[in-house]
Amino acid sequence: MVKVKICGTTNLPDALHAAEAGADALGFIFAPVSKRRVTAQVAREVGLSVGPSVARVGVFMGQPLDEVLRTAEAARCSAVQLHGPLPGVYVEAVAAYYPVLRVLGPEDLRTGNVQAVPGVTLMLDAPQPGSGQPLDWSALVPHFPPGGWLAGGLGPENVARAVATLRPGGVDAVSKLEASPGIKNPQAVKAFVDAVKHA
Ligand SMILES: O=C(O)c1ccccc1N[C@@H]1O[C@H](COP(=O)(O)O)[C@@H](O)[C@H]1O
Repeated sequence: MVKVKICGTTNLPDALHAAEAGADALGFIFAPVSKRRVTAQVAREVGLSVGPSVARVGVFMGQPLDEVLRTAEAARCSAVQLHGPLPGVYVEAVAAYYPVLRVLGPEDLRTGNVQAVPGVTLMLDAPQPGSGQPLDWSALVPHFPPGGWLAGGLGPENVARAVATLRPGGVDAVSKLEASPGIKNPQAVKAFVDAVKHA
């Protein structure tokens, strides 16, 4: 079954609704550039409210290793998502403590700039994460990593086709599930989860 992560979660009602809709994971964004950024305290309070069956993924971009580990611990994250160019030892250090979603772009796949690391799952995303830009799924078919996750411009209208094309281990979305930045559209969230679970 394809896992579903609802990212950019900022508040309790959205978290509870996503969990009730069947989401497998919630994403809490700590990247400074994000308009959906939350504090570790908010992420902890909201994330723990949905119970242990829903993964709590801390999303980081361009932050020092000690900040990632301190924030993930304070927020009680159960997994960590890492964006941006990073040394392998940085990713391996985080993977020593948390399951890691390591975000790559299509170019990384084409150049073969991908190392398999225990505890690290690859996720393909657009160059501008959180911008609603879909990837060219057909072009990814030859290189898509088995069990890899897919993000980038996914929503209720297109996720079934993306799943059929790439058979990802999981999918992740934010922009097309929002009423406004950081605030979810509950109908879109439910439709997205249903489209994946019934794909
Ligand atoms: O959403 C953001 O603001 C964000 C900022 C910095 C790093 C990651 C961010 N979100 C990630 O973007 C993709 C999906 O984006 P979209 O559905 O195309 O809008 C997902 O991996 C989020 O975790």
